[in-house]
Amino acid sequence: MDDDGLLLNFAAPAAAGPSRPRAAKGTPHQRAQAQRAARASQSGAAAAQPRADASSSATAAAAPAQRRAPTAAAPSAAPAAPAPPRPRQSGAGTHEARSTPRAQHAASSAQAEAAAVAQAIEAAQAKGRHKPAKAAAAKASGSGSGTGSAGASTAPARPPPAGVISSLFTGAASAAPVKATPAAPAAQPTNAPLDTSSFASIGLDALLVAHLAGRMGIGSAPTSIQRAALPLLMAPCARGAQRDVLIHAQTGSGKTLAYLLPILQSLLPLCTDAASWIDRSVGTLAIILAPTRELARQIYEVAEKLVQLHLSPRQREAIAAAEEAAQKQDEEASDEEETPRRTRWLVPGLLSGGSTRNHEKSKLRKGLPIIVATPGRLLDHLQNTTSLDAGKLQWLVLDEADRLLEMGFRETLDGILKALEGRRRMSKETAREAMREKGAEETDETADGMGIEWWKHPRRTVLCSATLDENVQVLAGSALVQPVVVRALPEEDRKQQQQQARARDAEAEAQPAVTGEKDVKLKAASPSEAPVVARTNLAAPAQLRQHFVVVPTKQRLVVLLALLRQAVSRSSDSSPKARRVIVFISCTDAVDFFWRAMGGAKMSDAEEPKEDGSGEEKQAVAQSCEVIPSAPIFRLHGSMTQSERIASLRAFSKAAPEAGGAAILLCTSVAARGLDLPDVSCVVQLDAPTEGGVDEYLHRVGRTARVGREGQSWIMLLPHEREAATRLERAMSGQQDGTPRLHEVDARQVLRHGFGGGAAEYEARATDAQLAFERWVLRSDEASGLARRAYLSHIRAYATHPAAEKDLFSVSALQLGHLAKAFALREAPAAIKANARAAGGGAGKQGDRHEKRKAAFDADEERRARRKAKRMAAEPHSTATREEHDAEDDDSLAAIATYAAKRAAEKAGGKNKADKTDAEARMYAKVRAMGRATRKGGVLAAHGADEFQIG
Ligand SMILES: Nc1ncnc2c1ncn2[C@@H]1O[C@H](COP(=O)(O)OP(=O)(O)OP(=O)(O)O)[C@@H](O)[C@H]1O
Repeated sequence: MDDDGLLLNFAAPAAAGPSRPRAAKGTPHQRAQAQRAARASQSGAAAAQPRADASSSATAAAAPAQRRAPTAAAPSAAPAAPAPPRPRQSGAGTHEARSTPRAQHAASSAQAEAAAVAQAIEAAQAKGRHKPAKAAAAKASGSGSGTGSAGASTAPARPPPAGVISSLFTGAASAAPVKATPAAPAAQPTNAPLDTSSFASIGLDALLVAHLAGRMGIGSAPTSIQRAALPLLMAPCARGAQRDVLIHAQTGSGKTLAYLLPILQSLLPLCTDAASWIDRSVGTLAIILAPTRELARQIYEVAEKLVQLHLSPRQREAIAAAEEAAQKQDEEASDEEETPRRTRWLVPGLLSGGSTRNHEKSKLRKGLPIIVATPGRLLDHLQNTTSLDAGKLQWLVLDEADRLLEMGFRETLDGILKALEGRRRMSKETAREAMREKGAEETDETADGMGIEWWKHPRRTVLCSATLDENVQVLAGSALVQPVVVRALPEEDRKQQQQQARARDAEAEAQPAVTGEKDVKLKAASPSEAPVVARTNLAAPAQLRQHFVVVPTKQRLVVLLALLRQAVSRSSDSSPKARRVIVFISCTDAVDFFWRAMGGAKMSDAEEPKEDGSGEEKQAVAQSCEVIPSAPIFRLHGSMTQSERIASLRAFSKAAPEAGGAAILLCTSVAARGLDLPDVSCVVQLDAPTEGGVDEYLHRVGRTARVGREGQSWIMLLPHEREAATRLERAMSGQQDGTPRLHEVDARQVLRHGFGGGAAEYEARATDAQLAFERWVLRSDEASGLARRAYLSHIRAYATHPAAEKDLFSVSALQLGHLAKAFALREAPAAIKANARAAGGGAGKQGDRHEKRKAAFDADEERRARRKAKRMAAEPHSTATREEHDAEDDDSLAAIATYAAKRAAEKAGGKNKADKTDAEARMYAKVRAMGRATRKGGVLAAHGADEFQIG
């Protein structure tokens, strides 16, 4: 990592530095909130509900009053020496602060907040809304040294659920510093275009060569995998010969063009005058399947650019120039100029979830010779849309095959393969009938009525993946016939092979038809058998600089901010290109929270702009964050609508076009595969992948360092997850030269680079940033709700790590109190859950579609949790299940154990009470529904399939 030039100007926090006096009487916004809180308090409307918003409103309201009477809640005195970790007692908070100069800033900044919180607690108590913290929460919060609650020293009997303010930089953060390891020398890119080969020399049509270099700006040199795959896929596909291909190459190595170019080249003969009768109605000749809508759209866009082949005068010149440069086929080139190709009919179409079926159907009626689709939507059309004519299909590509399988598309793929076979047989039969009608001598079972031999060659199927697991091999066994596995060569073989290639390229100039590359590692397998391919160790592009940082749980937020400040800083790398950063987060709620909080957190005490209720803030595509200035922040996750996802991705790709500009995308794993976003200079994994292990890690980091470009990646690990870095290293080491690729960087170094200054300064600035986020969370019910949901969903997601990773990623190892701070929450873990439940109904009432969807998701999760609890009772020794379940009810670990024990005891006693209760509940629900129907004059009918035969 470059140490120089990362000391950013932290203008806003500096202005709001340690000695900055805070507003004496509160802002007008706070005063307004105070009045509202007072009115609510008088009316006593919600006295029975433990609502978090009461504390948040009252917090702001109480601040001015508290500042007038500081003794009411401020810590009486900071300890003279660094305080030893002190377990928080149930019902009593402590404000931990060291009397070192650097700790004093945290104390002084936090004092005003502490006063406000203490006042809030009083307000909440006055309303009788307080709910004591559970023992489990106290245990979790007290486990570290940093979490204490403000005001404890002045009000020891006061329970602290509404506000916990703790210092970021106490015991937990002062682990032994990481030994600096010298950065590995920059490695040669492994996915860059080869300087020893050209598209022309490997047999690509001159028109395509010119098009790639001209309109598409790709250049004339293929990447290693393209050089390996193109000749194989462009060679004629004779019956019985090897024809199907499994492409296995690193991320960002140009796999998309490795299959799209051969497809296009094979269709070019149909674009000459000789086949001028062909139009869109010819049917679908190529289908490309991708696992996600985003990836499907991206491939579709590349295909769309590729088919823009029409012979404009400029292109003719380009072709002539390309052919002159290649010094070959002069005669053919001039022939081509006289007979311009027609590619107008080559229309690609996108069929993917999220767009309307009717619109797609109307496109299919017109004809789509090239289809890019997601599997579910394609199968749907194959089954229901008669105008989808795939009988003459020549190409089928399954991109990101491993992901397709991981996402559970196996059955869908089988269905698609069967449907395609059926269509092919039917089409062939129909054509044969037509030929027979024309005359017996013309009968040719491979030609259609126009004499084109669509069925002469079998369909070619291509599987693509950056990782090759056993599932992919099984799929390859059933979907591919006599497959060839094509891999790009590892670095150590490359130089030697390049020399051989030079010699071969020289030969190729004399013989344009390329019939295969000797340096490709091929392994054929017999049909219907999985190709026997040893699972190779995986590798990230060699030029990618990979880092990991072990972060104390409660510093997650500020370390993330520091990393982002550093990543978007102009001085963080010498490239003049725009800097785009992708941050992977484990769940959609957490993405939403960080995205909104980054836009909402304000460093100054200036009055917040009033929300007008129009929801504009929510609908904006980008947020701008005061802590990370001049880098618009976007988000992407599966709960966004399709149009939001497209708008977000487009805006992120187009943001900061000027040199040195920056943009940040917060996303879930939905963006991990295949997405080719321009100029991504850094990938940050705030959370390690919960599924997919090292494969997923590689796909995520593969969003940067593409086609030979530089890039850096960071993964943030909690202290108990440190070993994960060693495992990643081990999994990746096989393809590397033994030098460690994953470098550890001290969290303090990240903070220093991100926030600037010495220890006292960066700690003060990080504290200010943290407080700004906490203030934002307290500002409204909506913000608090977002933070709580993010926190709870994060824990749920954490519990989904596979059993093999549970030794590192166990929910029981999480410091829940500290984790709450990482979500800018000042509530104890038990209170978070209670408050989230209490506020749960609000989301639906607001009519917000996303909130409703998430609420439904949460309800589903709850149901699953209950089922798991039942299973757990049946199998009390299954630790994996127990841990998974822990996450569902993070603040009630003890309660779950009790519940499990109770259920086990019930079962042992032969009284299956809970089951009976469930059945009863279902039956009562049924009776109630029937009663309602009767009252409304509905007709009731019992049928044999019903669970309860209620007369
Ligand atoms: N020969 C080439 N020269 C220069 N750029 C290329 C070349 N081939 C492809 N590219 C560009 O490289 C980028 C990455 O290509 P692509 O998305 O196909 O990679 P990939 O191997 O499929 O990556 P992933 O495994 O992440 O899906 C694209 O922007 C593409 O335009």
